[in-house]
Amino acid sequence: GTGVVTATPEQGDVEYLSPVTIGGQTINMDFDSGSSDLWVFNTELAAGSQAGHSNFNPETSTTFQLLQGASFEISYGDGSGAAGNVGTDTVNIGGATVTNQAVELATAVSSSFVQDTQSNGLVGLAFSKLNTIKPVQQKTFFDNAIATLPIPVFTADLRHAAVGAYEFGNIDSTKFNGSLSWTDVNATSGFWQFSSQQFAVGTGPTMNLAGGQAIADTGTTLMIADPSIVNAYYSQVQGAVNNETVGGVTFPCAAQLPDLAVDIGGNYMATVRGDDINFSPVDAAGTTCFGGLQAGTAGGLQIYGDIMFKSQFVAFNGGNNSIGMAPHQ
Ligand SMILES: O=C(CN1CCCCC1)Nc1ccc2c(c1)OCO2
Repeated sequence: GTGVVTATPEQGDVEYLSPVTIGGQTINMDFDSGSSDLWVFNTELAAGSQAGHSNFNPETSTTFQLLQGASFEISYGDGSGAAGNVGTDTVNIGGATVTNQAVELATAVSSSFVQDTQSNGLVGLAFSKLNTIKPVQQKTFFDNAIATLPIPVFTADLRHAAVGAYEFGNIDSTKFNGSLSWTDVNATSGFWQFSSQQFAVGTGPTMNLAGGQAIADTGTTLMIADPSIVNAYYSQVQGAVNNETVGGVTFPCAAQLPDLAVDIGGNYMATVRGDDINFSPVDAAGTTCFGGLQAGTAGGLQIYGDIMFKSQFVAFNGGNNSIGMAPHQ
């Protein structure tokens, strides 16, 4: 069957939380198309780390089974991480159900996870080759579910300051304008990766980024792009500065922000709304704002995170490794 769950943004669209039922216990988790581990806050964690969170209790689940000798350890691009033991249980996401899903029980989590009490773990939706479980790597929820889904797809419908949805096994065409533009994905690195070699700032000319590559990453808040794109973009924003103390580009909150169009696999130019690139104030007075578009390393892999998803409905096809995109309805 299919599955559909709400995707509720935290304050400031920092991340999106969706309800996941594990062994009959419903827990709000962060769906991350940039990683491939399903790990959860749980009663094995130190009490100080559990505080404020929903903690899965393997002892009260009648279907949980420990995976003897298995462990996981994951670290993310922002320096956060988690590690612990592994079991299997029945995982139900909005009706889409997997009976023997690897459920990773964190026994250690980094401070940013402890502090974010709205998020109680991650559901990794990248390719299973990135799963960190040892000695035997395990599959993602989507990989396990795909054979039972009417179509081998999940979709992300993330909104600015509004409730959206993740859907498994169905493409809801009422959620986007026109038709989806499909692009082949290169899964070699385990990401939903595609070429992105052109961009345009506002009504300006299309510019080239030879060899540009990007990933579609629902777990990353911002849009991390090549410095050439970031410089071209903020050269059009009065008062934009690279603010070392804050750790990225800031500009006056009153600035008029142009749209940014980025190439998706040579088939489609995805327009990211300028308003969504005004991410958040950095000062109490709300005078200076932090950009939703920030620079990665030159020539590095670009990370199209939630800033892009707020403008684009995205379908992830695991049957033929492709991504479909269209503006939200
Ligand atoms: O770490 C992440 C996403 N991560 C997903 C799991 C929760 C914590 C955040 N994204 C990321 C990826 C690359 C980066 C980066 C951040 O900062 C600099 O480079």
